Amino acid sequence: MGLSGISLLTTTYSLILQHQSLLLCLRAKGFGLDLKKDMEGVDYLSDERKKAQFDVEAMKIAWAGSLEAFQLSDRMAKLVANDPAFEKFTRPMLGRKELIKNTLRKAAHGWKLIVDLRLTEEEAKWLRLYIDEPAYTDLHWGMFIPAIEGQGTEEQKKKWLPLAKKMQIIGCYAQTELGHGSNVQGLETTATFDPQTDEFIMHSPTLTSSKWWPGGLGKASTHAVVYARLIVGGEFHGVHGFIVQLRSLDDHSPLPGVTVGDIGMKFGNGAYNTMDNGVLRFDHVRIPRDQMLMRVSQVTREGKIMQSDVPRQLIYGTMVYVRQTIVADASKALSRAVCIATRYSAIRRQFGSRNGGPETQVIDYKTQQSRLFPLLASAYAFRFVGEWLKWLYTDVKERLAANDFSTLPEAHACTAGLKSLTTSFTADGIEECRKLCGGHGYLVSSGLPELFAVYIPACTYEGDNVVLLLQVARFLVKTVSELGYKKPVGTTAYMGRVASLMQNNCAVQTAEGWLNPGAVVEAFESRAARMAVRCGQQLAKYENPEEGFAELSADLVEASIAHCQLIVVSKFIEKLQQDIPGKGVKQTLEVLCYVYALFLLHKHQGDFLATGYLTPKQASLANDQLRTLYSKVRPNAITLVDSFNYTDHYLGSILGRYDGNVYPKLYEAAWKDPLNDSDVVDGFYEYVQPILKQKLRTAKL
Ligand SMILES: CCCCCCCC/C=C\C/C=C/C(=O)SCCNC(=O)CCNC(=O)[C@H](O)C(C)(C)COP(=O)(O)OP(=O)(O)OC[C@H]1O[C@@H](n2cnc3c(N)ncnc32)[C@H](O)[C@@H]1OP(=O)(O)O
Ligand SMILES: Cc1cc2nc3c(=O)[nH]c(=O)nc-3n(C[C@H](O)[C@H](O)[C@H](O)COP(=O)(O)OP(=O)(O)OC[C@H]3O[C@@H](n4cnc5c(N)ncnc54)[C@H](O)[C@@H]3O)c2cc1C
Repeated sequence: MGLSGISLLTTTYSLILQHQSLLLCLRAKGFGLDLKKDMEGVDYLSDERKKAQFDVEAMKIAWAGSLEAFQLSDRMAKLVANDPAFEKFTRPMLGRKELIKNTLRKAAHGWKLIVDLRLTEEEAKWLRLYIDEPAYTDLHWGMFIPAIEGQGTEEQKKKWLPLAKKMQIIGCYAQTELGHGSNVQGLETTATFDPQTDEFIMHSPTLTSSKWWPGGLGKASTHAVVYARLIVGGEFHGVHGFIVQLRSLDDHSPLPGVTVGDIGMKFGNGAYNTMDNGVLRFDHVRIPRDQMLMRVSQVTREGKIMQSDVPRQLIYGTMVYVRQTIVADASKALSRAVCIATRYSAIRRQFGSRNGGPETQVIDYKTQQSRLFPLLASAYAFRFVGEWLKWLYTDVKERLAANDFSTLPEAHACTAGLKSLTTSFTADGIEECRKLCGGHGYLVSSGLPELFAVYIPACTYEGDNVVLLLQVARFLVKTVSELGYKKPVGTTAYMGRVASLMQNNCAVQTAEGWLNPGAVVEAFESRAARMAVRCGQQLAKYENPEEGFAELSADLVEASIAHCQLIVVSKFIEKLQQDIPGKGVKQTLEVLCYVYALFLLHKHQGDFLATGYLTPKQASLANDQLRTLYSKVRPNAITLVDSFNYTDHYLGSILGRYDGNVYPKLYEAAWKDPLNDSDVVDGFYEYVQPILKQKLRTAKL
């Protein structure tokens, strides 16, 4: 569609919106309510905002990472929120075809803004984030381009990146197959070198070798980085990436030998169904030899395999990059859900009315606080560990460019483990936020059902969370087994003090004693070290290490979680050692840091007790301190979620509105449902009235 087509659609769309709100007013008046009078301009949360004990504007900057990052993100959020083309409230009601067309329209409009406003890549990334609709562009920019950047030679990058960055081609990342996802080495698609023609023949030999799942593949992509078994001279040489054109650049039809389509509807309405996850089969499709990504291995014109000095694991490098971005995204998704649940918990009142006065705000119930505030603290914890992980990834990338591969295993373990930890917790956290909002949380207009449906596949894509924790376990077991002769570094440096961590026990004697970063870190280090060493000791009893690893895998997963939680706690504490300007900002973050750590300690107290590091009394003191900390969070709760700086558009939730004007807007939204277009429902005369009018022959009923 041309750009004039897009603006016509946009105009039509805003006319529909105006029409809907007119209808709504008339209908509401019909019920004797003047909603317009009630609704506008009042901040129902202003009393809550006055309670803040810290400088909110400074906290916004601490959350964003810097003043520049805050300003950039704020500019992009407002650009999207103020553009009617990005309206999203009808999304859950659209059929699949309309949904996809709507997403293509938004992606086109987004691209027009990027080009017209000459946005930088960073600005464009934030723009796409705030458009808040999974689209083929996520995979094009998030995986296709990074795969070429990470695994292509200089020549290949020179050829393909300009085309991709100008969107003259659209690409996706085609790794997973119908029969193989986690086991990448088990992929069946073949790329056989033909020395006669200097080409690779891409082929799908079985049904299970069909590529299955790649986002953007179904309908949008013209190209893909396809992962396939390299076969040269009849021999298998491991899995590699190949750039393959799938569709004509003229009419978008599949090229000869290519079968491609969408894999069908996924969980939830709207949600991830805006994405065209696809299926792809090759029937002896030929591509030039130079379309194999050759940074790791090269195939020469003569059919020789040449290995460069980069490790073969670099073929998995795109996954390391994306896992790192997924950790940063976890804090965004969790903070969105928490923002909704916190604001609504301050508006919602139940029980406790005295002398006809107002009922109690549900946020004042200790049970509500003990469920909500750890989620709030976790959102901040994930934000800061995400920031650190980005630094770690940038450092690894620079080292790789200089052929230093020493930190790759650590980067792999950290990205895999933290991706797993943060996405599992966030998925559960969003669902908990729905429950914290009671019945109204189940309404699509709360924003929570769609957020949940969009988010949960993060526990699976880019590596199933259990499979990834097992990778961390391998890294830990290796670290433990090498302790006698190799000094552990980075996130496993604490293992270097394993003797004292195994012997020393917790010294905390009072609840206040837990407000000590040293005591907290030592508790998490001791628990993680003891669990890893215990697994190592158990493993040593098996003659066959692989058999032992399989047998003990559930325990190994728990040890990996303990290690990853230690990383998050430590990075939060390290963040607080930096200069954080603004009245009360650092102190408030300290409270959240202790909430995060002591909540985990309370939740996993079985581990801390079983490893013998804590006594039951010390665990109980931690819980006492946690209650005190919740009281400290309470006055700051609303402003802590305001500090995320989310627009109402991005939140997409009536319950989470900035002004707290929940009930009139919920009432208004109900009347927007197409079911309320008429008083008598379609189907009434066919299916309901005959029942009402029936004359039963027997008197039995
Ligand atoms: C800002 C934009 C962001 C946009 C993002 C958009 C998100 C859009 C949403 C969804 C997109 C989703 C995309 C996908 O899902 S793509 C497909 C992802 N697939 C997977 O993640 C598969 C998971 N499986 C694996 O990663 C691996 O196969 C494995 C880790 C399970 C390994 O299996 P195994 O067969 O045992 O291992 P190998 O023999 O192959 O290798 C072992 C060796 O290699 C090390 N290693 C493994 N992975 C990595 C890695 N990524 N980096 C570095 N090193 C790695 C491993 O540690 C072993 O090392 P060794 O012990 O020293 O031998
Ligand atoms: C929304 C979505 C988008 C996606 N986008 C893409 C994309 O763009 N490109 C792409 O290539 N792929 C994509 N994928 C595929 C995704 O990467 C895989 O689904 C994922 O890696 C998990 O693999 P699997 O489906 O084979 O799960 P399986 O490995 O079959 O997992 C099934 C179960 O087996 C367990 N299991 C598996 N192996 C082990 C083991 N060794 N030990 C113990 N338990 C094990 C798992 O924990 C899980 O419980 C996407 C998937 C989804 C859901």
